[in-house]
Amino acid sequence: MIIEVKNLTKSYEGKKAVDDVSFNIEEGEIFGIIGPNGAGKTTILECIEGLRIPDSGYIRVLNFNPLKDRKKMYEYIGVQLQETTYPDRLKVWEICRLFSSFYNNPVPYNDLLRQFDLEEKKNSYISKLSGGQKQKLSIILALIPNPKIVFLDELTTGLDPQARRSMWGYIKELKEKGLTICLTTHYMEEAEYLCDRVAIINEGKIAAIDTVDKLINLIDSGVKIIFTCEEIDIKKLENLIFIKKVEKYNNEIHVYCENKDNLTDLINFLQNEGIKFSNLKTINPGLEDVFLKITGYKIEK
Ligand SMILES: Nc1ncnc2c1ncn2[C@@H]1O[C@H](COP(=O)(O)OP(=O)(O)OP(=O)(O)O)[C@@H](O)[C@H]1O
Repeated sequence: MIIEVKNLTKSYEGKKAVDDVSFNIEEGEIFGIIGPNGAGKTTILECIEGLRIPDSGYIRVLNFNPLKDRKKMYEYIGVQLQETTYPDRLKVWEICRLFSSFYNNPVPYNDLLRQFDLEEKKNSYISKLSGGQKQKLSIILALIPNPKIVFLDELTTGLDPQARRSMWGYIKELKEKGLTICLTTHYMEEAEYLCDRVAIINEGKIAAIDTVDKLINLIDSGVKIIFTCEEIDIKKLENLIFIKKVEKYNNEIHVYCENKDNLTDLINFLQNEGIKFSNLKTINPGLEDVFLKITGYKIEK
């Protein structure tokens, strides 16, 4: 394992923000710390990064103690903080050069600007960058030390869906290059797409930890099938043994079934009854459902 966290606890003004959290991160994986705002994600991450002092617990990053060996550890890790303000009067290449000067063997920043398609903004003032471009810059700066591990805190918050997806592509590329990535997010679809394993944090505690697939299988919430249809007797549908629940929104019918094999059962039923339907699609449960099941409430977007 490349990161080890045991019994991490941290309080602010007597209130526990992180409560007895333990997990390991393996080399080469994308590990997600996920949960709603205020769950304790940033506190966990920043204790690992040696930026906050835990009340108790044991943390090792590449066998370094983040508090005692911080200087050495920072030769091997890259950190992107949730809120970073850069001097507006600096140009992109100037801040890249500044960051490069902190390290013995920095990655040539021009390579990183190219890798993140930010080369054309090299001479722009940071203040002129879009939100997505600023986030790209923050990850580039985190990669300058040529780290083995990179920490990303809510990297895509505030980005529009397109910029967010494009950022996902860059993060996957980093994994392919062999980096270990530890990220926090409150976007469940982001965690589903990117993470090999996730820890769901709720009120400072780990509510669940596993691969995304295993967590989804665990909740066994069945499959939702949606179709449109002009005329249908909802009662008949509700009486079918494999159907758990039916909802009707104008012409759109939402059917909750036991499992994905019930799709064939449903289609057979509709055809036998001569019911005309269209736009049929199935929706598999995701991390959002896992979160709802485990914590009892929906995560706010
Ligand atoms: N420096 C601090 N002083 C006092 N309370 C704090 C401090 N930092 C965090 N907290 C509190 O600790 C709890 C956990 O905060 P934290 O920032 O770790 O959560 P988070 O899951 O990262 O949330 P977000 O996604 O909103 O950043 C929150 O209730 C927060 O208000």
